[in-house]
Amino acid sequence: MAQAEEKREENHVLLVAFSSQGHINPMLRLGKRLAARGIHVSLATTEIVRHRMLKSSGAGPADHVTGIELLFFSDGLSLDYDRKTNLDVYMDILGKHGPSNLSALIKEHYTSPKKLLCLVTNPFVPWVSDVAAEYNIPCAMLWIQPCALYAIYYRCFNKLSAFPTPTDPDMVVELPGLPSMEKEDLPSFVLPNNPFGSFPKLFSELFQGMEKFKWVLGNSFYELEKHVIDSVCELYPIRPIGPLVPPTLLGQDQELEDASVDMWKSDETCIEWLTQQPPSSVIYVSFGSIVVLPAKQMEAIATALKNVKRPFLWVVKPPEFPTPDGAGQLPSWFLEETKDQGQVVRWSPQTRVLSHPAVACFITHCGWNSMLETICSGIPLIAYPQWTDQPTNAKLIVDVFKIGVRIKKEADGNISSEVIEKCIEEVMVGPVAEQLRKNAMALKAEAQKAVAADGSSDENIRLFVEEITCDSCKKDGSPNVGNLSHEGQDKVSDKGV
Ligand SMILES: O=c1ccn([C@@H]2O[C@H](COP(=O)(O)OP(=O)(O)O)[C@@H](O)[C@H]2O)c(=O)[nH]1
Ligand SMILES: O=C(O)c1ccc(O[C@@H]2O[C@H](CO)[C@@H](O)[C@H](O)[C@H]2O)cc1
Repeated sequence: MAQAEEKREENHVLLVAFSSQGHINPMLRLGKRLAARGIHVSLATTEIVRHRMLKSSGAGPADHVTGIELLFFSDGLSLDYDRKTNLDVYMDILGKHGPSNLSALIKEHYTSPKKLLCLVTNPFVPWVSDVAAEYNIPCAMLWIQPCALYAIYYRCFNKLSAFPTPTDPDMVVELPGLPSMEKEDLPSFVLPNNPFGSFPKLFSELFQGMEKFKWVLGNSFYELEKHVIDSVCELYPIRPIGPLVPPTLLGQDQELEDASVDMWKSDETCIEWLTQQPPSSVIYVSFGSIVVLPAKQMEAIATALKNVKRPFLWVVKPPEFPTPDGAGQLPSWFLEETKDQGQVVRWSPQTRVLSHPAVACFITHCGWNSMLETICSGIPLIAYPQWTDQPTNAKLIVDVFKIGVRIKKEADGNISSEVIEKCIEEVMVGPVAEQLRKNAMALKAEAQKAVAADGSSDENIRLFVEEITCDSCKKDGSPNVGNLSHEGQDKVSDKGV
């Protein structure tokens, strides 16, 4: 065996991620925390990521990110296939081809795969646990949404609680550790009108077969979600190890390099523009990497931004596959009429934007990465959720974390510019704004504590590393060591948080 291969197999963990930026980056940051404790880490994802990275950088894609080796396998589709529009087909083909292609990658790169300490996967590629079993490697899952979503899906897909049905679509859901949830607060994948059949299927298989995962780690922190985290302890525990955001947002050493990839090129000019704006004055607007808003909703946001007459920075990411109905595009009048008021970019350096002193609040689709980045920046949010976990994340923002307000839709599903204007004013000035800012700053401090040495998340990482490297655990081929997670959780709870 070549020396390099020997090294790769020594104390090595392989992370496997779905192709989205918001799924890969938390995995890489977990990898970095494992590496800091002496583990060698690689991350495998699909070829489309290499293709996007290549387009974004203009140079060859990196084969390492701060010491983490990147490996790629095919998802079974050509690079120019429209995965977004055909999400069900994509998930289906990925589920069929992913396992054998990942298995071949492992065979190619690891002469003795059994020596791998662990495979870590995330929820959209749950079949990784079957590949792990094929090689007799323990498997962990990094849950990349709030622990609340983990609890909701676990109960829903194991039929432990009542959820809306076609005959009772408006029922209110009551779950331990969570506020009462109406249909607009629930993840879209549990609703009877969810158009993406692949996700309920994927989550049913995942949540009914959780024993395939020896550990479930969560990109959250105990202090943020303690009630719901405690509520799943008896079901299938989740250990929060986050927030997995850049070190600069966590008050950590400014020299520490972030482990992340960029699939789109950031427009850095917006940072210079922000620097010219007064402190806490700018409304930042972004809907993440996937959401494309209908033309009517773009118009409502544009009108509201113009009317409030405050500086704004709006990320308008051109749709990968544009449609003639104008979805995702700015109204024709907007740039000219607001040229002295704000900036529009195609993709921003978001974490630098959120922590910039000029930024006052964030109008967001409530993707979990965006929410964690905002929490760590200590600013309030205006929630405008669209699908998947986002409606529940919005509910958490308003009713549990109490760091923002929500743009309510009209009965026809549209939003009015007046409602957006009202939300903006509410988070910018007055007693509500003041309280939201206070709450946001307090959560920021809690997040920093959780990841600092001996904080709750740091302790959970330490336990995870101890367990994947301990010889008796390695020999224990039994599925899920649930009580280890309980122990981990108890230690955290004992801190009296
Ligand atoms: O202009 C942008 C918009 C988003 N992001 C990053 O893209 C990720 C989006 O993940 P999220 O979970 O919020 O939403 P998704 O895009 O997966 O829906 C976050 O880390 C953002 O910081 C960015 O860098 N620039
Ligand atoms: O590529 C896709 O089709 C895709 C990418 C990302 C998706 O989920 C996003 O993940 C975030 C972290 O789990 C989540 O918080 C966000 O709301 C989602 O948009 C889904 C599909």
